[in-house]
Amino acid sequence: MLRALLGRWRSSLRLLRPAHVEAERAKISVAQLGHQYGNKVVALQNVDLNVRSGEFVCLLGPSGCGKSTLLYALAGQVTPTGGTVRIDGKPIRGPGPERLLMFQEAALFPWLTVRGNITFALGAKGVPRAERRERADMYIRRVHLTGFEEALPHQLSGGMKMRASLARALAMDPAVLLMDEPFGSLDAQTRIHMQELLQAIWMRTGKTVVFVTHDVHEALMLGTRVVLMAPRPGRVVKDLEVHLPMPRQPEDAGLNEMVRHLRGLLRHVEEPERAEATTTRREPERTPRPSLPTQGMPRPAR
Ligand SMILES: Nc1ncnc2c1ncn2[C@@H]1O[C@H](COP(=O)(O)OP(=O)(O)OP(=O)(O)O)[C@@H](O)[C@H]1O
Repeated sequence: MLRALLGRWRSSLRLLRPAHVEAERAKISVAQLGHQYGNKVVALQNVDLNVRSGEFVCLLGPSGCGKSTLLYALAGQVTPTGGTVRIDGKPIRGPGPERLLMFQEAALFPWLTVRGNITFALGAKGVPRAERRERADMYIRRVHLTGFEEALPHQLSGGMKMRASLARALAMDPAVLLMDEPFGSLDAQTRIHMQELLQAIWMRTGKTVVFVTHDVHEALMLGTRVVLMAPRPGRVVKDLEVHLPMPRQPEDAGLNEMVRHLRGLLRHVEEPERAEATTTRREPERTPRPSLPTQGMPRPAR
């Protein structure tokens, strides 16, 4: 009884915790971030975002809303023209080993085998030679590529290349994985398989992930949070916690209800005027509860 009361008291304290304390606890904290490119395009304006350790945050929004610019600022590959980006409280001044950026292209060395690509990266990271092979094979198993250790990239399908690239990224064991539409070039079926695989890996490792996507369904399949962005200037318009239980399946009813709701929000972001006109003509839609109870949501292993 006393323990339950204490627990409730602590969680109400968490609700009262001021924003600056949240920022201190965050793995990544972005404050008042702005970025203007040389051609005067304002890619980001006043972006605030805290990413806690172990979260899977999806950045969602139409083309040109600054998702990639924000991700590259987290990676330290874009130096923002305003505001701050910190990781574990320290300002980000460039790329670092605790953050790994993955792109749509698998970016494997074509002359190295799957295992060779991974052991090469481990070597560059300073992992002793004796450990590299075992570690590479462990991650090859995790992405279900056993039997393809000696295959060259041109002998693999697009999905297999992406799995090899994911194995390499995981073997590097970064604290934060930054992913820029990694499944964007895959066919629909392979994309679903990759989402299921990434979800299973995330549940097992509890990695902090920031994942850029255009695709509402993908964001809700994977994310514990979805951050919706809008263009001109690039900014955050909605920050949504997703409490759907995991593992999620593409056809889950709760997931698809949220997909419909979020697609409506995205339409407003893409074409505010047209979406406004359609909404005023139609009967108001019942807004589904955007978040479901947290029971059944597994805590990632730390
Ligand atoms: N190197 C650059 N130089 C000038 N403008 C740029 C540069 N990179 C991006 N931009 C502009 O900044 C804005 C945000 O681009 P960004 O690529 O971050 O958006 P995005 O949401 O990731 O888009 P997409 O989903 O199409 O990749 C766009 O208007 C884009 O044209």
